[in-house]
Amino acid sequence: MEGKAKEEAGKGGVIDTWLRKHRLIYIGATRHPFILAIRDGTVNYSSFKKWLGQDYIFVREFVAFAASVLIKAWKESDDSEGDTEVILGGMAGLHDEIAWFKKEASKWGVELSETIPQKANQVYCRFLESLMSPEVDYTVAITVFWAIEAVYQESFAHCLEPDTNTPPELQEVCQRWGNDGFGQYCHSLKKIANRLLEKASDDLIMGKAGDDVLKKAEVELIRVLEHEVEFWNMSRGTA
Ligand SMILES: Cc1ncc(CO)c(N)n1
Repeated sequence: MEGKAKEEAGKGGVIDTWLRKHRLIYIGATRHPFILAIRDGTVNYSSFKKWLGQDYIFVREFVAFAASVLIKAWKESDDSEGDTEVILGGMAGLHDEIAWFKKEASKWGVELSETIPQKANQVYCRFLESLMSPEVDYTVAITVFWAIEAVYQESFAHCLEPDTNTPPELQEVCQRWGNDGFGQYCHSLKKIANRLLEKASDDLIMGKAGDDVLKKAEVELIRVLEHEVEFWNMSRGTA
């Protein structure tokens, strides 16, 4: 595949190199037993309802994180690439998502106002808050942003493949993140992140880099995957 075609497909970039290098934790985050249980129709509904309540809390936090990435994109001199429009599109999606959570929660009898954030959720939200700081480089923030969205896209798209036994009442949940439009949005985020990671890599080689943005982006990407695994574990926990 030629360079340009590879770039368009989101292949051959820094991120795909990292996903190969860290494939075990990536598989752990995107093929979690909770997701596999939805896919084979054996998911325990109390686990699902726990996930629903906890994810609503997470998404409220994620809105603030998305806003912090938007500000970083706006400050970035060459926004000629239209990064802010992609991020703004994602925020519009989060607006719909919150309305969807409220509707879905009432369908399942989950009282969102009484839902308490569990430990793994608190820890993940604190991690997000740490990355909202202006000191955190835009390249690191957008890589984290992509990873968070991509884990859900990969996970729920897996439940929509042919020959799955995803229960009809869970199809809508899987469609929410597993649909092609969301997949395209994740691809746009990945292209932005790869563009900036390539630039950070060039800066490092040219000795122009201050702190090692590339290494920090890789470390934070792995942390996202670890938090996602803990988040899925929490939904299955009896705690
Ligand atoms: C925990 C978690 N990760 C990622 C997403 C995708 O936005 C979400 N809704 N919740």
